[in-house]
Amino acid sequence: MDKKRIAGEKAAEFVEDGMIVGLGTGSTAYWAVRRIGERVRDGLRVQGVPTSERTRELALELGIPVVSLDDFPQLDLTIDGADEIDDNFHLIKGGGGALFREKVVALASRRLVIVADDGKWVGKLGAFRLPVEVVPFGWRRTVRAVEATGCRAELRIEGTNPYETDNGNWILDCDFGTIADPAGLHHSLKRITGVVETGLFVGMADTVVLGTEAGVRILSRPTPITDAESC
Ligand SMILES: O=C[C@H](O)[C@H](O)[C@H](O)COP(=O)(O)O
Repeated sequence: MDKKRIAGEKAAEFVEDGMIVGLGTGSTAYWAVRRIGERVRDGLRVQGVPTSERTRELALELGIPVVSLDDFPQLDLTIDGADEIDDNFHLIKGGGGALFREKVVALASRRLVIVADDGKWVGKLGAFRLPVEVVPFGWRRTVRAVEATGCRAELRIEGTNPYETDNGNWILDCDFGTIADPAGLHHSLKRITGVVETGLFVGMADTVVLGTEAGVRILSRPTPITDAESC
């Protein structure tokens, strides 16, 4: 059984006629976007805001009408993947480098649905190195400042060059070990000039759709999220 596929396809059922939907990035969100495309072919009327250029191309191939966040700053729902999910629904994202646009789109959404295989469900975040998007100018100084918060940071490389995000920035993959205080760490990193965004999504996910060997598990946050809790 393809756990990513069953999770992605299940989450696509949350999409209703007339919605503006955030379209996530990665190999699990792919299945959600693909299923939304099938439903569009069957007559579903939705408009999608992609979280990456890759997803924009996929949506257009599938015939999903694509709109910009600036034209539709309030989305009904976003479906996206994650690299780790903890018991409080805090996330590490950005393994695919799309974290900045993913976070902006998620913050604009009334509901964030996370799709993943059950291997992503962890007690505490941190086994997966935290992606941090940084501005290329002065990046060595930024690395030192990031490492001073308590990690080993490595510049992500693609081929022989730094991996470049859709925003023209670079990614540091940061090994903090277990992350005891995701919100505190996020705020410490955001205070560093040169850091654009972190892959910590704190208090943002409303629903987690997990693919397991036994089928799909749908988990909901027990308490609603206020804007003040999200970062
Ligand atoms: O930047 C990429 C995203 O945050 C992905 O949603 C995340 O890395 C999970 O990707 P996948 O579903 O391929 O494991």
